Amino acid sequence: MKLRIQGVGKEFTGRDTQRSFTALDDVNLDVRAGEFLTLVGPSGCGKSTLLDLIAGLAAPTTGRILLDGIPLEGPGLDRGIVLQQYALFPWRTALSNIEFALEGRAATRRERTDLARGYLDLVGLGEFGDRYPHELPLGVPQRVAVARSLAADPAVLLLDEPFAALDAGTRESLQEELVRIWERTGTTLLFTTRSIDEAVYLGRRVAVMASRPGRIQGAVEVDLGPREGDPRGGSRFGEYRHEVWKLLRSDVDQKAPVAS
Ligand SMILES: Nc1ncnc2c1ncn2[C@@H]1O[C@H](COP(=O)(O)OP(=O)(O)OP(=O)(O)O)[C@@H](O)[C@H]1O
Repeated sequence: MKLRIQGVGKEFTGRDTQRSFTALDDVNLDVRAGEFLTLVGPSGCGKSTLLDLIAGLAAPTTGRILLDGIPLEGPGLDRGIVLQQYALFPWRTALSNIEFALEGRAATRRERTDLARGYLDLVGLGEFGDRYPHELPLGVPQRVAVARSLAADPAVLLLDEPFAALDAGTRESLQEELVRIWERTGTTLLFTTRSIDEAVYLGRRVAVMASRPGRIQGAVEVDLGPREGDPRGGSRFGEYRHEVWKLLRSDVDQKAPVAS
């Protein structure tokens, strides 16, 4: 077992009102070693809050999060995070952005450069090493950000809606690239999204979140078989899509006012 989220709740207190708001309530979720898990839910259901807690950027109000059985206390290099605002250093080239992540891992500059080149190749960007972030084509900075996070060799990589701002075509090609990277590295990935299609295409398991308060509504195991051709138009994809949709929908139905 790699990551265990156990009875996690998070309350925020309003600065002026002093009223508290329950962003997460009794979240229980296990992420297996080497698993690609997607977390899908509507805007505001608490996906980012949960990832912040796993990253150690905030502490849960109740419950605990364990990595290989050890309770987490604060941030650590064992967890990497890629955000929608992937934040590459603009004054560093793509290669040098990745080298930065290797400063704690590789002793000499030469070693860092060699390793960084390896990670650029891993995400298929060998030829972009000398370019600065503003010179990179659409979708490429996100791949550099993924390479940079992988370079720190985290046990778990957290990806918080990293492709949400992209157009559909670029987004699909990045999804395909991310599946290839995961197949090559076997890194444990936890990816949040609001898109059912993205969740089903990427995840080998899809956890569905409900909102107010944020909680896990259920999970769907996804097996799309060998990835020859694009599974997105196939009937199995449609069935998984429908299962996830039903779980999302069940939350909406529970909240719908009952006609008297
Ligand atoms: N620091 C904070 N203080 C108060 N409320 C917060 C804070 N951070 C988040 N929230 C609230 O907690 C809820 C969950 O927010 P969160 O950003 O985790 O949702 P999300 O599922 O990631 O949404 P989106 O998909 O739009 O990014 C929201 O209602 C949000 O307003």
